[in-house]
Amino acid sequence: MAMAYLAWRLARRSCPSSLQVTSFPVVQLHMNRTAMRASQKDFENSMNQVKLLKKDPGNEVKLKLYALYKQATEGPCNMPKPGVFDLINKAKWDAWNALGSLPKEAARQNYVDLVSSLSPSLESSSQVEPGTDRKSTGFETLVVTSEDGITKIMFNRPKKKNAINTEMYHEIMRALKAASKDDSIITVLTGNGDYYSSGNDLTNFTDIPPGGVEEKAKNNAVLLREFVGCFIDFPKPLIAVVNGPAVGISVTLLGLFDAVYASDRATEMLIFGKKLTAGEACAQGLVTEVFPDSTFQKEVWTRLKAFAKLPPNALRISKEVIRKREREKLHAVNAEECNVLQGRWLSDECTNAVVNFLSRKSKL
Ligand SMILES: CCCCCCCCCC/C=C/CC(=O)SCCNC(=O)CCNC(=O)[C@H](O)C(C)(C)COP(=O)(O)OP(=O)(O)OC[C@H]1O[C@@H](n2cnc3c(N)ncnc32)[C@H](O)[C@@H]1OP(=O)(O)O
Repeated sequence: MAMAYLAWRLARRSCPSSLQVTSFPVVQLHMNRTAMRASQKDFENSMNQVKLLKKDPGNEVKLKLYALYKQATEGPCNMPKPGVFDLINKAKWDAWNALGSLPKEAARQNYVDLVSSLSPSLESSSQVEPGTDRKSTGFETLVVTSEDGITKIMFNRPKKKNAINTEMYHEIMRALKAASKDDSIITVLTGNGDYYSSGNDLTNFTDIPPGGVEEKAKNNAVLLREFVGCFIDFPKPLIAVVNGPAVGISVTLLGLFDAVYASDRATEMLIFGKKLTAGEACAQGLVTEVFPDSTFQKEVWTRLKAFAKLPPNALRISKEVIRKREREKLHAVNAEECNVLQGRWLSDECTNAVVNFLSRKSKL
């Protein structure tokens, strides 16, 4: 582990020091390309590109890069062989020595070719938001991606203001369970489009099963308890990137996140029928920090990427220590709330509110 890290650090210095030991397929492949000769400028550009590599290309490639760099700048290896216990320097020496009498120009060309073959790992540093790398399939209402140590769960019903329908409740639970076990360091929830989420999809209340409304309310209460329970028990740092207005359950859930970053466009955090600006929600402790909408995504994702480089075990353990003290209480409150809600869903007040919304007689 330490060796891999050291090799990587070395690789990211002046030229990636790589080592390759005996075989050198990439080098051999390009040795035949006599027509092409990389200039000193190409070589320097490639060295700079290596420093921008987003992903560790692996020890074998790093050793190759190291060997080619040394060969291109110093010529054949004439250093004394390091001792058998000096593992890293011996691996590097072996890689360099394996190049034999390869001319400097050929080594320079092979270095440039090797770096260019790594181009999928090279990304513009201005791209701060995790992209579609390792996109999870099988979700209808979410886009789930994992990159840079961050699993991003994005509500993806923008035309419905990311209202949470029954399918989305189930998919969020599934995505959280997967994220808790994947190799990401932090997990982020956010919304696609202009809303973070308009809360529970009010059409959830309209589909009445044969067992009638009582059975529907009971089933919903069981599911809601399980849904909120997933947030209470989530083991890694959980962060909400509130990209726009948030309503109803999407607001009340925020209390279970470890950090909540809101755009100052999130001006309609509706709780108890009252609109709260993101700034007011921050003053009340519901939001961690508010950012100007124009720089929101850039600033927040830069920060999250830095968080994702923190030691994962320390993060998990810190969260566990904090959450442990309150977990039982949170589950008890959740159970009680779901019981109360089960009754409220059968009330005339609830029916009227849903009917009013669906018939567009009133809007919040
Ligand atoms: C685990 C399984 C559990 C099952 C279910 C359990 C139930 C749990 C409930 C827990 C408690 C929840 C509290 C809540 O969250 S209650 C819901 C609170 N939210 C609302 O009341 C918001 C209602 N929406 C609005 O007021 C407005 O739409 C808006 C968000 C202010 C936006 O207004 P705007 O004029 O900009 O846009 P439109 O109204 O035209 O909306 C565009 C389309 O989106 C549809 N939409 C928006 N929000 C919802 C919603 N919450 N439910 C259903 N549909 C929604 C809207 O109808 C438009 O659709 P259309 O284009 O097809 O007409």
